[in-house]
Amino acid sequence: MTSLSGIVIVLPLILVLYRYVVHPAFVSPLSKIPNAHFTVPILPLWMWWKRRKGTENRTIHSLHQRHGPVVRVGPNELTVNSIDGLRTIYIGGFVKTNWYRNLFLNYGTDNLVSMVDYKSHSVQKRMLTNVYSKSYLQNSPDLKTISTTIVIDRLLPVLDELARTKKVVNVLPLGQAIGLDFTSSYLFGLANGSDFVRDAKNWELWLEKYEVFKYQLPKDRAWGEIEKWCFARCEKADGWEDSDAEKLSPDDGNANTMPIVYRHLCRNLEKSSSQSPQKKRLIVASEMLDHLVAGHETSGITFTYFIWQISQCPDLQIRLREELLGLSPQLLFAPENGDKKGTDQIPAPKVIDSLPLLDATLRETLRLYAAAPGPQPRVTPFTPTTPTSINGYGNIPGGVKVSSSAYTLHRNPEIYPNPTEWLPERWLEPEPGKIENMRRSFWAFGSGGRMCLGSNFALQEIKLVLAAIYTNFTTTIINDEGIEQEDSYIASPVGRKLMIEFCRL
Ligand code: HEM
Repeated sequence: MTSLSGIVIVLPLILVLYRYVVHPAFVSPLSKIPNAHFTVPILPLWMWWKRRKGTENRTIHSLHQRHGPVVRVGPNELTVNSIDGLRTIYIGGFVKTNWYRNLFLNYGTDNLVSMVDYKSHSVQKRMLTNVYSKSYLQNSPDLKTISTTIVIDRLLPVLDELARTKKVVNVLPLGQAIGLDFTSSYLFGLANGSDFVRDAKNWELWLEKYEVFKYQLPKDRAWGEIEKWCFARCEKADGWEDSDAEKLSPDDGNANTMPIVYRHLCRNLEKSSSQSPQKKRLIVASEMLDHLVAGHETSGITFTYFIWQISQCPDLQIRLREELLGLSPQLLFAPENGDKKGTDQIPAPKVIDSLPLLDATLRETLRLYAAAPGPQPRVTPFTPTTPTSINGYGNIPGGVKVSSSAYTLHRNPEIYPNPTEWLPERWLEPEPGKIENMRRSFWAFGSGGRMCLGSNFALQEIKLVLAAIYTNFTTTIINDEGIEQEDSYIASPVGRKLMIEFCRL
């Protein structure tokens, strides 16, 4: 009797010990992978603590420097940073973790960023890919009108006024306003989009609300001010009739454009989805808000670090201007030509896109200051016949969390020599045989089926804006206190500011 009750107590203990200590630490295929810390095979606390302290990106980077391309950071979690890893995980289409759904759901409804399920995601992404493709964006008359209005009619006069009055400006919120004005106008039509570039006061109020929204859980922010703001714009865009297209006259100074993305998604949902009309409205609204959120902060961060770096290199500003003056038409701002309206004031996006120095400086900014530098988590699939293998570590079971991060990929010294230095030249004159791997490791927009939907849109917008700025102005840093980047998923400057003086050329 005594020995039987002994067995009843000891056997489960042995099984628990084997399941939670011996197997993960010594038997599992993951036990062959270097550990971040001696506790990680049995406890997830070590990495959890780094995340809580806000040092996740830097910790992961130093782990890879010490242990190589694959490191175990929890009983069931790996960090992977290599071209092989990107191919396997992201091109291989491993699904997202629930982390995305827990953070990015809008109106209690899924969108492209939050979706975990592979099939629903690819159906919805296909509905939008066309209007975000490079060729569509480069040839869209609507986007041309939007670009001319925002850059020529709004931004350049604002900057000119700042330059004339020698007023210093914080370029982070200004860059975010540019991002939101561009994105909202493309989603909902110019008349329904925001005009925060010219309305700094209301922009400040919007950003205050957004700072709250950003840290709330989806259930707490549902139908709060930001969600209502976006929904109101959806309702306005709903009023768009096809016959309105005939009334578009970009040359009369009151340009409007079609609600391109809104209309496109509504139509595609009408054709292919059996959901109720109310549900479809929520799907569209959730998707629109997703683009607004994804587009404005990232663009603002990119503008800020570009301006910060190039402001420290007056020679580079001169070289960039020389390149920009070769554009036709030139983006020269001439307030005396205030009556000159129309979309013939900006060069073709394709031509701006092919400027080598502008491209190299922007790419280098996105490398060293990726706006979304943190881990992008995915889960290994349950495929017993072909278990996952990454960088020589085989038999990785299904259900393991695996992530890569731009922060680390972009700091690999074998691929980007002197990785912590901002060197646009590396893209212009790459070391022989290096450019392929530099491009493959460039991960500012992710890769594979979940790659950024708006990457072409963002690049087209940012290049045009920078071209317009550096054709007409030089920039000087007045105060860059707190410019170091946060250690977070979307990483703004810690001090949330970069104070710049614009000077007319
Ligand atoms: C500099 C600007 C931008 C940067 C650095 C950026 C970066 C990223 C990154 C890294 C991802 C991948 C996340 C992952 O793998 O899980 C992503 C996804 C996404 N981005 Fe962007 N983004 C930018 C601008 C935009 C803009 C302007 C839009 C829309 C207008 C946009 C819409 C999206 C969407 C919808 C996704 C989710 C795609 C999917 O899961 O299929 N982004 N972005």
